[in-house]
Amino acid sequence: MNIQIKMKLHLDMKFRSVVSVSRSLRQFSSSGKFDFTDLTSPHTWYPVARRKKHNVVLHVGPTNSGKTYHALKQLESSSSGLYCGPLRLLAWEVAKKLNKAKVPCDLITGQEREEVEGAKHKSVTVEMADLRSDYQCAVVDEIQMVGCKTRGFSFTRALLGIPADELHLCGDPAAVPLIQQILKVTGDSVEVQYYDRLSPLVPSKVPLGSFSNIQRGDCIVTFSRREIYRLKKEIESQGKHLCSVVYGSLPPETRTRQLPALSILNFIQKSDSFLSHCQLSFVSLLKPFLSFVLHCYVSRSGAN
Ligand SMILES: Nc1ncnc2c1ncn2[C@@H]1O[C@H](COP(=O)(O)OP(=O)(O)OP(=O)(O)O)[C@@H](O)[C@H]1O
Repeated sequence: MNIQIKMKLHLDMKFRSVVSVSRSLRQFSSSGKFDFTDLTSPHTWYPVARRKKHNVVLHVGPTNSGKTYHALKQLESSSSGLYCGPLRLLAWEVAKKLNKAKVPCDLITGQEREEVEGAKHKSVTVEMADLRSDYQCAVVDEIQMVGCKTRGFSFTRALLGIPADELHLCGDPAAVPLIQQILKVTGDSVEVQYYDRLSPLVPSKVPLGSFSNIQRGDCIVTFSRREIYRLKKEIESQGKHLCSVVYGSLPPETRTRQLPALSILNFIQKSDSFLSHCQLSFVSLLKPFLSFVLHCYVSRSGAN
């Protein structure tokens, strides 16, 4: 085939797909025509999702109040489902949890694609959400990130575009009015469930003073990788504790090998006695921003 014919065929196919998209979207346009330059009605960009009304449940409350736990229970009991999280680590954790519960689940992130035979569930980073498949249940975690300047569009896309019968959104209560406003035009039913913290945050009455006062199980947060390793060295040089470290760019597998650190993150969520020791217990508030934050766990028994 000569190059001109090839080019014509290519353009023809492109044009046809534009026309077919335009036709399928036109029915949702207020003016009856579809105008590609009109960006005022983003819900119309997702005709597959608009074909059905969704039951949207907003799980909102402070961190560690069990919002995601309840949403994931629904996901686990559904015949097909999608979890969308802001972090690779979260997607990885959910895929692992579902597979462990004998619910086959694929893991799809920007870096990896792990397909499990027979899987009808997917755990993805939000940018990787597949909007063409139907799901019985979908969970979008940290939905307040619709307001994020750099990644907000992916959360809006998930919010408006996932064709799920049940859509569970987990996040901060401050996002409720915005989500309700965005969903007003879709005709979806929106239910808001409020949660309370499972364990109180108790600020320490006295400052730490010095790193020599660190106790087993304490968690230190700092804001650069260099500082993480400087602190680790400083603490370990005192000979009382070994540290394990966790930070955003460590692969999930490596973080798991730093298991004491990960278990301390869970421990923070569950134990009051730990919180009374924890000088910087607000670490759990920073969970969505792991890529910027260090969690350093200090333990006498420590990691290897
Ligand atoms: N009813 C429950 N039974 C057992 N474990 C629970 C229950 N609710 C929550 N948890 C556990 O408590 C921890 C915190 O729960 P979860 O992650 O759902 O909180 P969250 O409110 O979504 O927090 P974040 O805002 O940080 O995402 C998790 O380890 C979860 O498994």
